[in-house]
Amino acid sequence: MIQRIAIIGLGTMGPGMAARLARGDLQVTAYDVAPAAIERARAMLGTAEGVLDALGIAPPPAGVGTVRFTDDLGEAVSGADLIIENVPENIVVKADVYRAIDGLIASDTIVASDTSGIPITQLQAHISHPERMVGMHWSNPPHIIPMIEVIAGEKTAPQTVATIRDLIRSIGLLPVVVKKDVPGFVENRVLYALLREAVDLVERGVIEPEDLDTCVSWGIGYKIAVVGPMALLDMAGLDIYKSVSSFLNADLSNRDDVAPMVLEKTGASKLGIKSGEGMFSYTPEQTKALQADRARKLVAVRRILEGRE
Ligand SMILES: NC(=O)C1=CN([C@@H]2O[C@H](COP(=O)(O)OP(=O)(O)OC[C@H]3O[C@@H](n4cnc5c(N)ncnc54)[C@H](O)[C@@H]3O)[C@@H](O)[C@H]2O)C=CC1
Ligand SMILES: Cc1ncc(C=O)c(C(=O)O)c1O
Repeated sequence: MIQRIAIIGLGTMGPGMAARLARGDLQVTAYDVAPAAIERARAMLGTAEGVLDALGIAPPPAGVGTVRFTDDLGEAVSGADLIIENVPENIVVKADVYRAIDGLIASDTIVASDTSGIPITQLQAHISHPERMVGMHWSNPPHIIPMIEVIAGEKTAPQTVATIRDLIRSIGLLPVVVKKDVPGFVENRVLYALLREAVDLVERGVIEPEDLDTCVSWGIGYKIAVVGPMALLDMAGLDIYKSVSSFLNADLSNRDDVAPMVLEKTGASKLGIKSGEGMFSYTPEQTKALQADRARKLVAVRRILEGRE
């Protein structure tokens, strides 16, 4: 049974994840190699807890668990039943973490990666007892989005998958077990198909970035939150999909490298909200207001989708 969890890496994903797991009466230790990231995460915890309150996620009868921050890796993983690795999407960085914890943890401690899409089979080549490694892919913001993908690599034991699926379920979240260890799993394969086309349309001057967002959010996003893609095919009619896809599929972007617009912006350190500029520009005040507004709307939509309003 999982009771103690260590989160390694406290950037965009770590703090919300820590808050959500603690709300499930789990004891969380949170570690980052960068002291500044630990301080930022500590500050973000209270905000995430406020959002969880607004979502109406009541603590279990036993109460809310703890989140303890540490700058000592050994202390972070000591006695953990589960480690969630949350460091940058780079197999070298992730493998370094697995090597660093390998001698510090028991052979049956489960090691989960929040990788966005590196196959688990590749990751588990860098840890002893690969049967206890599993993909546990959260979606951003992790304290608000309830779905978590669970992915087995070639060497993952079925019991490891079952333990993580049951843990997710036990704290009121929605596990989806992905049946094959394909790059990007399912959520990001679908998202990146959409993003490839969206970036291509903006890059080719078909539409302005703001209008692209209006078109997708109101035309597709709002609807797809209620009617998933498979159900949407039935709502539209498979005959319509057959006719449109017979001429449209061949015209969609099939770019197999990173779009020049993205390379140009990342090369100029325009990374989005985290650097103040990306596709759009953000002052610190705008960022704060935007994040609060998005959290408020996501909470309201989720309550309605769950039939609680
Ligand atoms: N940003 C997103 O929307 C999502 C990201 N992910 C995945 O989650 C993982 C983390 O992503 P983010 O939080 O966005 O990254 P991030 O870049 O915001 O944060 C990564 C953190 O890891 C820390 N770190 C780097 N090396 C470390 C080490 N050796 N030991 C401990 N900490 C270390 C960094 O100091 C940083 O605070 C990635 O694999 C990413 O693909 C998954 C779902 C959504
Ligand atoms: C652009 C992008 N890439 C990866 C992920 C998750 O792995 C997300 C997300 O969760 O929102 C994303 O937006």
